[in-house]
Amino acid sequence: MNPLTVLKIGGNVIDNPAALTRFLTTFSTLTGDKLLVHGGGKIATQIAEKLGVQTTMVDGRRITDKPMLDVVTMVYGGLVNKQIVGQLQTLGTNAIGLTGADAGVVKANKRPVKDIDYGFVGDITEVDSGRLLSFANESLVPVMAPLTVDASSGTLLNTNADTLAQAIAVDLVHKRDVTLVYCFEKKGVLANPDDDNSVINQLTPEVYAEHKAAGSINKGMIPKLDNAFAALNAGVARVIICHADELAAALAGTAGTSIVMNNE
Ligand SMILES: Nc1ncnc2c1ncn2[C@@H]1O[C@H](COP(=O)(O)OP(=O)(O)O)[C@@H](O)[C@H]1O
Ligand SMILES: CC(=O)N[C@@H](CCC(=O)OP(=O)(O)O)C(=O)O
Repeated sequence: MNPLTVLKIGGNVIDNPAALTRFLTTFSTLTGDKLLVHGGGKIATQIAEKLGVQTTMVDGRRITDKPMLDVVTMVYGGLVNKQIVGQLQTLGTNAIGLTGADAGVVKANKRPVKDIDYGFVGDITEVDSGRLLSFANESLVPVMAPLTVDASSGTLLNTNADTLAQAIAVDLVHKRDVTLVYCFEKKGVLANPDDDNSVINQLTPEVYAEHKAAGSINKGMIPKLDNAFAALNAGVARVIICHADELAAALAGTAGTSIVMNNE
């Protein structure tokens, strides 16, 4: 099967214009079919504050009431997505910016209210990876904002970008040899979150469980790793977590953390 790389870039890098440009410059040099999913949670929080909309996060997920849905639609679907697409165009990559609603590529259901009402947060039900590949076949590089659509009502929904990248990668596994890369502002999954050089080269489920129990893997890294292992279990060939500045080295196997089922 032909290879395809799904990359996700996180909010702390997007919030740093120089770091984002460095990442997009490397991204644009990657050969083969590729797709970029972006976050932008940090910018959404900043702009919400300017607009007087309060941010509440529960387990790393944003409570998205109607005013917040308007903010994230503007920030993810507009500001962040179009700035990335614009930069990629100047770097020689013919990018096309999409939300899940565009060409109906990612559909979701509004998360049911149990203990917590997340509001307009979407749980993905369907990815049209065939359509995403049709863009690749036209030499277009999809750049996905973390917004999905409720197919029955047409309402946009807010979906975590790590989860979106995982769901797209998983839907592609029967068509492509898929690599999933989570890029962020640390050198990988760290054994000691205060020591930037304590990168775990290969992370197994056992080592993950130990670090989680000890508290050395915490906060946003927990949903990221749950997504990473879910992707691997569903047939994604390779899952990597790395610094946005070390993308090329991580793909060559000399930087970052490889998520594995057993130590190789
Ligand atoms: N063991 C760990 N190694 C690296 N990062 C960790 C670890 N434990 C917790 N983190 C935190 O996880 C964060 C990444 O998750 P998140 O904020 O969701 O990333 P993103 O910006 O990619 O969406 C890092 O900024 C870091 O603060
Ligand atoms: C439902 C939910 O939490 N959605 C996320 C989507 C953005 C995101 O995931 O951005 P980062 O990757 O930069 O964290 C949010 O609004 O924060």
